[in-house]
Order: sequence, then C-alpha cells, then structure tokens
Amino acid sequence: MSPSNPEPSSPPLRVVVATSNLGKVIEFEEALSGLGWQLEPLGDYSLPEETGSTYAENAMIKAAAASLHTGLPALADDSGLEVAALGGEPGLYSARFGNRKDDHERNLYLLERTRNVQDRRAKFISVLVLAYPDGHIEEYRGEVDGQLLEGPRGVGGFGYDPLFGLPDGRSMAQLSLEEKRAVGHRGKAFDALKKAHVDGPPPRPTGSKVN
Ligand SMILES: O=c1[nH]cnc2c1ncn2[C@@H]1O[C@H](COP(=O)(O)OP(=O)(O)O)[C@@H](O)[C@H]1O
Ligand SMILES: [Mg+2]
Repeated sequence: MSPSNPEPSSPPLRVVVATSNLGKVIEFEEALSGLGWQLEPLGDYSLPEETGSTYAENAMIKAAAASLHTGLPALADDSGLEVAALGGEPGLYSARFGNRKDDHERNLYLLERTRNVQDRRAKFISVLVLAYPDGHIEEYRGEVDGQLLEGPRGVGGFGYDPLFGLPDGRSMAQLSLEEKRAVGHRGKAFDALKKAHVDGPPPRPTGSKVN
C-alpha cells in the first residue's frame, strides 16, 4: 500500500455474465467497462430453459440459476423483437422463431413472413436482471422503436440487427458498438443499471434484501 493511498480499496465486484450469446457478451463488456466490475464468463454451465411468460421472468430464471451455480451475483438479459404486423411475434420466442437454426435463417423467415406487409413497425425490448446469491433481484428495461427493412443491411451486431431500421435510415447492424449502446434497447437498460450503481452504494453480493 503506498503512503499516499493509505485506504485499502475494496476489491471489484465480481459479476457473472449469464448468457452464452456471444453478441450479448460483447455488448455487456462494452457497456459495463466503466463500472469497475470484474466480469466472469459463464463457462461450460448451461442455463436453464426459458419457461417464463415475460422477458423479466426469463431473465430472472437465467440470472438466478447462474448466481446459484457460481455463488456470485449474475447478470442476464432476455430480449426480443416485436413486429406490429405479426401481433408482436416473434417476441419472447425471438431466439427460436420458426424453429430456424441460426440468425441468418431466422432473418430469412422473418422476411418471408412480412413479404408485402405495409406496416413495418417493430421494436426491440431488453430486460436485464441482476440476481444476488441471497435472492436479491434488480431489474432494468429498455426499448427502441424502428422499422423492419425489406432486406438486410450491415454486418455489425447480431440477431435481427440487419433488418432493424432506425429513423436515420441505417440498420442496427450499421452502427458501431458505441452507437448501438447509445440508441439500442439493451443500451437503455444498461443506462438504468449504471445510474443505479455508479453513484449508489456498492452492491452487496450477500447483503440484506432491503432496498
Ligand atoms: O440487440 C439485438 N439485436 C438483434 N437481435 C436481438 C437483439 N437482442 C435480442 N435479439 C434477438 O432476440 C433473441 C433473444 O434471445 P434470448 O434473449 O431469449 O436468448 P439468447 O440470449 O439465448 O439469444 C436473440 O437470440 C436475437 O435473435
Ligand atoms: Mg428469450
């Protein structure tokens, strides 16, 4: 310890990133880089099936399971694309839309399902849940409105990003990671999480459940 810095600094909070979606892992790391948390990978652990009936329930299932498994706080995201003309589909089932096997196939299927559809309104929704080993839960939500494009544009991001048009004419896949964080659904949920943590007291992995 240097004499000019006599206070021992507390170790960084270790938080497990409870997702195996690589696109999300990249966004988690970028968005949380300023918080001073030590992000831990999920490793080989398989998250439980998403049996919830809301994004929040699914995010909670994933975060709570990872926290229980590791004994550390765990952060999960459940998200989806809601297309107005499809009555909100694929929504909760975005990751398995049409039983298609990967992002490319799901995007083709989405284009098929919306061929000749005039109303192209769509929105992305993200719910982040931070679950602590003592059962304490924090929940943050973000949304962004857009338009379903007629064909893919851009190579960035993941999932439905190449088909999601923004007001400036670009697709979500044409944004840098920083730009996507600034306008995107997950970025907005991260903003809320950071607001609650940056100036607030450090979170307590095994603290009381009182807010
Ligand atoms: O930021 C995004 N851009 C594009 N597609 C997204 C985004 N967020 C979620 N999605 C889509 O919604 C699905 C949400 O999946 P979910 O959150 O249930 O589980 P996952 O983490 O295993 O993919 C993703 O697989 C992706 O297809
Ligand atoms: Mg889901």
